[in-house]
Amino acid sequence: MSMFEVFFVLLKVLVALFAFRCVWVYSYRLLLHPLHSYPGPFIAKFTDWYGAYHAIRMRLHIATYNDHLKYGTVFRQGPNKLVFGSVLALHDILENSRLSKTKAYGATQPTPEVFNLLNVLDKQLHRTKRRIIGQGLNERAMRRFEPVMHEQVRIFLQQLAKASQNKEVTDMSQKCGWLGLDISGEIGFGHGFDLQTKETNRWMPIGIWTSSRRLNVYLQFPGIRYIGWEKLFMPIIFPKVRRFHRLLRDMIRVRLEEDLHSRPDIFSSIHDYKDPDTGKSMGKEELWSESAFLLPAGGDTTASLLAASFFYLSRYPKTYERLANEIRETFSSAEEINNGPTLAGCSFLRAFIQETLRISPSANMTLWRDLPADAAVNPVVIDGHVIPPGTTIGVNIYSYFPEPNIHKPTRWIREESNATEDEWKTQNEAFTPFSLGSRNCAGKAVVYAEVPLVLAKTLWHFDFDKVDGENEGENPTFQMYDQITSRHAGPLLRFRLRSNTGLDPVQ
Ligand code: HEM
Repeated sequence: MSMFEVFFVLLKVLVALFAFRCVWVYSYRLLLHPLHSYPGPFIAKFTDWYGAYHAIRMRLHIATYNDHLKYGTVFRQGPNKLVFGSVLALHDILENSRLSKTKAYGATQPTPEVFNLLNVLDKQLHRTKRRIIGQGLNERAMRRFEPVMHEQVRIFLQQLAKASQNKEVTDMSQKCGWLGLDISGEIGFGHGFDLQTKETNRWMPIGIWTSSRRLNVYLQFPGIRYIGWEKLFMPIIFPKVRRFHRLLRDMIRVRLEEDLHSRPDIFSSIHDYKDPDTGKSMGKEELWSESAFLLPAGGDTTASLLAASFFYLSRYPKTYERLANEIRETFSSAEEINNGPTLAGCSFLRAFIQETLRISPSANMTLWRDLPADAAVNPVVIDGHVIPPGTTIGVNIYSYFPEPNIHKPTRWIREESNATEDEWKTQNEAFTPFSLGSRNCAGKAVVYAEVPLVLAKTLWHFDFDKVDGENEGENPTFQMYDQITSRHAGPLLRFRLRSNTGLDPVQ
């Protein structure tokens, strides 16, 4: 036999072995796997490509919602994955201390030894990180950040005033995105990125969005990351992601050269941290990784909530009128609108924000959890289902709501909602946009410091109308595209400065 013939025979054997393995694995997944009797999309029984494909299209949350309608409250979304969609499951999964975030989060680590608060799996390390970073994000910290937040909001309003004077149309996704990242930069690193005022860094949102989208795909199918294709193609496919990563490295270098305690930012608290066992501080890679997570976690999410809020205000005239009246009757000047009991007491504003978070949540993804090592002897039960060891379970936050596609803030006002006691209890248990349990959102105080302030001040100074969305139908919804955080567009609005509100467009 010639060398060529030997090679050909070997190739045939390899192909036959591979085909045999595929038939064996796929038949097992279809017929014998412990999850085989659960319903679900046919392709998802064989491969995690189902989730990855929809994540690439940023529509996994929509596919999941539709699959729940088709297959019921629990279905198989990958060979080893079950998704639940009930209120009971929300609590059974997210508040269950025996479960941990899925190992798939490891695919979002920059290098194997470096963890950030999103992807750390070790419970002790998570508690430590959460304590350090949490200090910089709690309500007390927000009081320290109030002046910088006010300054960024002032710039935001000033620009709306200019747009109103020039009768320009404003894209609120873009505008709120710049505001969100500038505030996030201030809280994280002690200075914003000047996105609101300068062109220089305006490529950043795309860099961040692409980075989040890519990580979301890896979360659904970690194997894609581990084949190592990025090393080859990253510079070509993701130039703005690389640019964003470089910008973070530069920011960290510059911040390390400054007096660390000159600003009360999160960076200084993270940097001061020393491991109680080893006495070591966080290395540059770890600082980089925390920053790469915190900037989008802080900036993108609040921006999505703000853009969605402007959408619903511009589409639901009664809601607009009631919220505008509440703000304009509660306060007697723009200066009075500050974070404090009066703003917190604006009950319709609170209900409006809650309803916006319900219908268009800023983080849409299924939160995947792995079972504990002893699941075979001490089974995990979710909403009455005994979960086979080795299963990854997730829960979708669109679990329960009557008339889910109508934006109705009054459903959150007890006297005005028509809910019975039981329905009221269930809807409150179903409202989990910030997740639950030990891995719930660490940034709620930031959201409730920033979003009510921006909405109240904007409604104090302006009236506005939509200029897009001609054929949206009776109850339009603001479309979010899932990429761990959310991508979105618009609404396009035209602002009118109200008279004597104390804002000068030519300042
Ligand atoms: C409307 C705004 C926001 C929403 C809806 C939201 C939602 C969430 C959700 C669902 C999680 C859980 C993610 C997971 O389990 O993988 C999370 C985690 C987290 N969020 Fe937020 N978030 C928002 C704003 C913020 C802000 C402004 C910050 C501040 C920087 C922040 C910081 C964090 C952190 C640090 C975690 C990780 C917590 C942990 O694992 O201990 N978030 N958020």
